[in-house]
Amino acid sequence: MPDLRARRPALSPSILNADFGHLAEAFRQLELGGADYVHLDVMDGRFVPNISFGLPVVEAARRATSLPLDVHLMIVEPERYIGDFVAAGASIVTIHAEACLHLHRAVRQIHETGALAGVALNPATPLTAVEEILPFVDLVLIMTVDPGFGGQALIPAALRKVERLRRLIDELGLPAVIEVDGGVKESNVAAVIRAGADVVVTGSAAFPPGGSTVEALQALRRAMQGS
Ligand SMILES: O=C(CO)[C@@H](O)[C@H](O)COP(=O)(O)O
Ligand SMILES: [Fe+2]
Repeated sequence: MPDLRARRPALSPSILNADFGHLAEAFRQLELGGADYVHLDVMDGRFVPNISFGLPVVEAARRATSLPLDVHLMIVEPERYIGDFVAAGASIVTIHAEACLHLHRAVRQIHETGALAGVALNPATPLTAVEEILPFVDLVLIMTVDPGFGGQALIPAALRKVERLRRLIDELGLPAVIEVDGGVKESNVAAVIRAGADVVVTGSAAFPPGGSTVEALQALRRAMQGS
C-alpha cells in the first residue's frame, strides 16, 4: 500500500478526460509525466447524474500501470462493492459520506480488505459529516465541484473548507491526508496546496485536448512547487 504521507503534495490525475480508445497510452503518459497515483472516477448514474465506468476498467488499469490506483466511488451504497474494487486493484478506496449510512462500518470494511480508506464530501456537505470518522480514515477528499463531470470550475468557497479541515487535522494530530478534487489546474493548484491539500486531482488539466499529458503534468508539478 502507498504511504500517503510520504509524497506530499502529490498528484493524482484522473483518466475521466482521457481517450478511452487508448487507455494504455494514457497510463503510460501519466507515468512519464510523474503522476504519484491514478485517480479513477467510478460513477453510477444515481449518486451522480453521469455513468463513467466500473470494475473492468479498474482491472484494466491495474494491468496497465504500476501506479497506485486511487478509486473515487461516486455510487450509492458503496459498501456493497468495496471488496470487488479492492480485488480489482484499488489501493485507495474513497466513498462519499452522503452515499453511505454506516460510514464507520464501511471504513472498517475497506481496511479489512487491505486498502486505504478515504471519505469524500460534496461542496455543500459540512465538515461535521466527517468529524467523528476522521481518526479512522487515511484520506479525506474535499470536492471542489459538484461531482459527476470533469471540466467544471472550482468553487472558491470549497477551499475555505479545505483550510478548516487542515487546521482540524493538524490540531488533533491525525494522520489523514487531504485530497482536493474538481477544477484544479495550473493557474489555481498553488492556491489549492496553500489551502492545505496533500493530494490534488486533475482531470481535464491532465488531458488537454490535442495537447501533451506529459507536459501538462510537468507544468502542474512546477506550479505545485511554487505554492
Ligand atoms: O470526481 C470528479 C468529478 O466528479 C473528478 O475527479 C473529475 O474527474 C476531475 O476533473 P476536473 O474537474 O479536474 O476536470
Ligand atoms: Fe474524482
